[in-house]
Amino acid sequence: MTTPAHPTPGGDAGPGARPSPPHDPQAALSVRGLWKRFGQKIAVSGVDLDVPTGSFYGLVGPNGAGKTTMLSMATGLLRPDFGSAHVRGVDLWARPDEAKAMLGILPDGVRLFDRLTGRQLLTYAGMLRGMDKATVVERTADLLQAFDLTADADTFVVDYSAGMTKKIALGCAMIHAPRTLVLDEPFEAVDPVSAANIRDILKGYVAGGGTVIVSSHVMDLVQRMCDHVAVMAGGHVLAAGTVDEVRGEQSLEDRFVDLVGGRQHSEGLSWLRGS
Ligand SMILES: Nc1ncnc2c1ncn2[C@@H]1O[C@H](COP(=O)(O)OP(=O)(O)OP(=O)(O)O)[C@@H](O)[C@H]1O
Repeated sequence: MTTPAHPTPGGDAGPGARPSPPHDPQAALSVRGLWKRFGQKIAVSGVDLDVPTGSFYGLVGPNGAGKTTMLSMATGLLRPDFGSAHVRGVDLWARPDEAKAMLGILPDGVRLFDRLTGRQLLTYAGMLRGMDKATVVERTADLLQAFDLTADADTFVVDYSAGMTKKIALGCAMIHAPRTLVLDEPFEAVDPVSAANIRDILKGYVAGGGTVIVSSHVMDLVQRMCDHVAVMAGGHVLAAGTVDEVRGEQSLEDRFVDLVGGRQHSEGLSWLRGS
């Protein structure tokens, strides 16, 4: 098999896949035929997904489902082997500056410039986005306050806890007031009070017309917070739609287990019970 150096624009899918429908130009994010292989491992296998503008969209799936890989390709952090991503009708890989200006991204596990203080990091993020200094200063103060980091504004990020680091990274994703936020595990390691604050901030953002895409393992949170959800496993999207459409009469967690399958039985750990 030959793999093109660049994904073919227009929604081409990977080997053997059926053709995808055209991108939805109204969608906040529209991906077609996304496909990525690492060595022998096919991490994402022909994903089509439309995230409606103004939705609070949850992406769920077991460990290794391909969520981070898919979101990375959809936001310009990782080049797909095949497929394409459009942000409000703008082809991300053909017009990356234009598309990325509309996105705020909280990547999973990407290192920050942690020898900067929280205030410096937010300032840096704002300057990178080409914002004027007065606006950066004002928004930096607002974000530090919103995330309860004002007292630690002048502490190096390397000395932040995991939850504080998550919050400052989230602030960096928001400082340019993007129209769509793509957040990979935003609540991981965040304490319950901070998580509630973040939820309120995100809900307000959606109420004001923004779109949020979050990946999470916490079904209950997704069911309460999101209006749309996609379930991924094995590099595929198994179900996608409104939360009510996907879960039907069940809880989202039960539906998830039904779709993904594979509750593991623990008989194999008999040595542990006998210890
Ligand atoms: N850079 C890489 N090199 C090799 N394999 C990778 C790489 N990134 C991801 N994978 C593999 O691709 C698959 C999908 O990984 P991915 O991180 O996208 O899953 P995920 O759904 O985000 O998982 P989790 O919920 O555990 O974060 C996994 O099998 C993973 O081992």
